[in-house]
Amino acid sequence: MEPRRLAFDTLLRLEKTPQRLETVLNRNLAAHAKAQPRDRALATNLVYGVLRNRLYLDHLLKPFLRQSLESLDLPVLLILRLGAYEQEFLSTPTFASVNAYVELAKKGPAKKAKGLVNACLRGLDRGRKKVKLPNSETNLNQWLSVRYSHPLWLVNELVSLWGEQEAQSWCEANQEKPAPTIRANTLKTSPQVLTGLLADHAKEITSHTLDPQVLVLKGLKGGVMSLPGFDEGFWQAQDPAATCVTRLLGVEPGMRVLDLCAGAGGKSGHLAELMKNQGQLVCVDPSAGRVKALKENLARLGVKNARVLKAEADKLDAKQMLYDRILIDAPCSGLGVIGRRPDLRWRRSSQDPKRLALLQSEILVKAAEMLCPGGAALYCTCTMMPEENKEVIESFLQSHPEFSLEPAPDEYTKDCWTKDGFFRTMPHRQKSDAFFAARLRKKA
Ligand SMILES: C[S@@+](CC[C@H](N)C(=O)[O-])C[C@H]1O[C@@H](n2cnc3c(N)ncnc32)[C@H](O)[C@@H]1O
Repeated sequence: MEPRRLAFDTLLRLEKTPQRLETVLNRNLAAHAKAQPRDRALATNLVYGVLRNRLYLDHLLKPFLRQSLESLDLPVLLILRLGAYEQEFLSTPTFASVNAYVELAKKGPAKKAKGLVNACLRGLDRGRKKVKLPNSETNLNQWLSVRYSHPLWLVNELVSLWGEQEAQSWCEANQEKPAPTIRANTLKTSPQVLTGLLADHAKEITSHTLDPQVLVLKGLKGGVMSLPGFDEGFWQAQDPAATCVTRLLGVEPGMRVLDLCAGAGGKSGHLAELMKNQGQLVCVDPSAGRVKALKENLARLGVKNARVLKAEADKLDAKQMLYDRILIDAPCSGLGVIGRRPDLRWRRSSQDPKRLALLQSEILVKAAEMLCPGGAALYCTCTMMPEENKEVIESFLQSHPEFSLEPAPDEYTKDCWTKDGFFRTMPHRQKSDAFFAARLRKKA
């Protein structure tokens, strides 16, 4: 299939399903297994590029439309965004890309709008230099929002949280395509052996500063999932901030450990590794799809000490067993991973953090009941929103005086702890996802 059509189909499908971008794109690519690697790469670039620059592209397109952007049919809008992205960011000659998008419109999804697509994209080509961004002197937030394609409500939050400079650096970092990172699974291999195995597949492989077990892969020759060693369980695709929070929980072989929001098991596999497959690891998640993926992942990674429960953490019977360590990787707005998952910035609203905080607090309260005296819990999210982080912890500590915050800086994370005792990473500082974590100790 033509790469632009593949990109268009993926973007259209994404608008109609809550599924993750990665899942939808991979499914579409798999359905066109015969597509050339070059075409697959272009389709992937187009999808991520459009999502990462959506607001900026809309701003470029507006002056060349007679009607408002909002009144366009979705297929037409998607074709225009793709065309604008290709003109602005890729080296395809404009006449060729405009023709390609007019053809795409003609072949079905936007047949009646082929004239509009043609006029708008050609207008953009001729008039691009006249399009001005909002004035950064008089309205910095609006400028940041359009320049870095972040929703205005999010920019307003960031600026009020950290000030203009930090907010700008944060938005800027989200526009860079992050290098893929993988965790070497020491139940089966070592970072050194894995580096050797992958040497021919990347231009450069280095250890991440947050975690020597995490390899940063630059100049990959194909997609991460086509690297050798995945089926054998030698590695797990994972962000270094995610491996940090698991490590900071401080599990040891022989402990009873609960992973309350285990998802597909990114952190569960790491926990089992740190426990050297000894002791009991219980992994809980309510999603049938994730529980299936979790079981497959644990088997692939060679985990032998885990039990998987499909359940909601907040509804568990706390009397069943007490645990030495509990990881609460809470369901969250995910706004700290919008560099890697650019679709999320368009799928979230300013109401989400407050709404999610209720569930996060309930899960944390349940975890508190299931932790043994003297035990430690680690609450974490991949967002920077205070409602889901600091405020959840502060209100928990107020109602649970038997708990205290216990920061645990190690040699790799010593710069990641805030004055008030929280772990925090930022994409422009640590070159990682933005994670938040609070380590909590229960009185013995
Ligand atoms: C941040 S993700 C977990 C990611 C996972 N720990 C990993 O490292 O791959 C949050 C998870 O919480 C799960 N979840 C949602 N509601 C929940 C609940 N009431 N109890 C437990 N888990 C829940 C979601 O299904 C999702 O998998």
